[in-house]
Amino acid sequence: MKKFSIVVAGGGSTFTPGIILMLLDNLEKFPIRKIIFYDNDKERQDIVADACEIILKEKAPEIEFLATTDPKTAFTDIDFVMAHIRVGKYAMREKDEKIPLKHGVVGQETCGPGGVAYGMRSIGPVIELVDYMEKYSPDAWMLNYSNPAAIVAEATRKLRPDSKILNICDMPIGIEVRMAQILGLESRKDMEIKYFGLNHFGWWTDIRDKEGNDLMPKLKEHVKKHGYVPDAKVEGQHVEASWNDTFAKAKDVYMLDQKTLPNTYLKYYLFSDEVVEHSNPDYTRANEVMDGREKFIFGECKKIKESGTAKNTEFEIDEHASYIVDLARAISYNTKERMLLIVPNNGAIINFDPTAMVEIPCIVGSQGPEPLVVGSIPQFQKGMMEQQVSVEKLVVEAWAENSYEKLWQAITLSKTVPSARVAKLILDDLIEANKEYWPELK
Ligand SMILES: NC(=O)c1ccc[n+]([C@@H]2O[C@H](COP(=O)([O-])OP(=O)(O)OC[C@H]3O[C@@H](n4cnc5c(N)ncnc54)[C@H](O)[C@@H]3O)[C@@H](O)[C@H]2O)c1
Ligand SMILES: O=P(O)(O)OC[C@H]1O[C@H](O[C@H]2[C@H](O)[C@@H](O)[C@@H](O)O[C@@H]2CO)[C@H](O)[C@@H](O)[C@@H]1O
Ligand SMILES: [Mn+2]
Repeated sequence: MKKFSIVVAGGGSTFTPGIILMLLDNLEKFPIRKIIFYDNDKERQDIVADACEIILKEKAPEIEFLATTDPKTAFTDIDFVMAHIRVGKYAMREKDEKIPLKHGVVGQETCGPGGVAYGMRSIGPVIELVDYMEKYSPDAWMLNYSNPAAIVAEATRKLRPDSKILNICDMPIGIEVRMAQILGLESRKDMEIKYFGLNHFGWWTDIRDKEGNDLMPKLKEHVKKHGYVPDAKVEGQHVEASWNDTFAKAKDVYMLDQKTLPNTYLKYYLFSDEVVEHSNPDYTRANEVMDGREKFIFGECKKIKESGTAKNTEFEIDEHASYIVDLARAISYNTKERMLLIVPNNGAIINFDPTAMVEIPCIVGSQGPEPLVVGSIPQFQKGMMEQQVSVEKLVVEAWAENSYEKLWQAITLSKTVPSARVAKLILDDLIEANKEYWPELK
């Protein structure tokens, strides 16, 4: 059986140790011969790499491992690039969140002006990863979950249309885990779902069990009262108060369209005023993550290195990241698994821009994804998506053309922003903060 060689781009990510443990837990399903970490911050990556090297030696010594900042070394002899870079790291995420809030606008990593700013930083470096892959391992596939995935996906569609890159998000998976728990099912895979939208901007239209029984009525009853907060505590990462509020808020988002079930991220567009009211402009999600997940991951990595063993580690297998293995297996073994991916619409949603990158169910095999037909979508969702997809397309155009005007239009069009005047104030602050990362706008 073939064993695969993978490069983790963004080796210094807080998600890397959990993903490595997940890969090790799935070796029977997806055998690995080599893991390479690639990052442009050697110091940060080395801390994670030193710990992961010990984990690998203890659990799978046969796997070759190395960490590098050299693209040629990283991308040569690779089957899969697993990409999760955060351009500008948490220091820039903090600015993405705080600058809009200073102007009374939602401050969020991937939504509104913060997402636009992050997108402008991410386009170039993600394209660079694609180019390294194509230069050094032209047969490889990139599984990308670097954010903001909607803008990154539009950029790769437009600028690298023939590249073998699959963009995927774990938010629907996280919500489906909760849905399964609400329904008393063992696994989210016991459900067959229909969903459409843009990344971090979508709706479930149908959820059934394997016998074809409609599970939507029971789910809606629950969501109407509790959002996506199940009766019993959910195992896993995101039970922090701010995430719990987001899962609970889905009940209000749901009331606006009771035919569908919403992605949690819609709260930032539909309840922007409340989100701003409840935000602390001096302490945002970036601060929570820096004080929480980042401190924990790096502290734990250092402990492993100092003690020379990972036997007592508190790291847990990132179970829900196993969608990455499902995707790699679908490509490698032509499994034809049905998965939600961010793909060119191409007529799947009949009454929507064929060039839009949409998040819809696809059958994934060795040729890549085959999107399933969605049909026509209702006016409410169509209107929202047309506005949002225009934001995403204008960001990519602004980046490619160095256009101040297009970026101003993009921010103005975001449903989170009240006027062109406020959009300009935010844009000018973002330009100043992102000098190191954005192309110069004219
Ligand atoms: N799609 C999803 O559903 C999903 C889920 C979770 C996380 N994410 C994304 O995964 C990424 C990592 O998140 P994190 O919180 O662990 O961030 P992090 O800052 O801990 O890690 C990101 C790493 O990327 C590196 N990096 C930045 N620019 C780079 C470049 N040009 N080349 C190589 N490496 C580079 C950084 O040095 C850092 O080590 C983010 O983009 C995040 O939004 C996506
Ligand atoms: O604020 P963060 O950095 O904790 O999370 C932002 C990311 O949120 C989503 O991913 C979640 C996922 O939905 C949740 O269930 C859990 O397992 O962790 C994931 C990562 O934090 C979202 O899909 C990502 O795009 C965001 O980066
Ligand atoms: Mn996501």
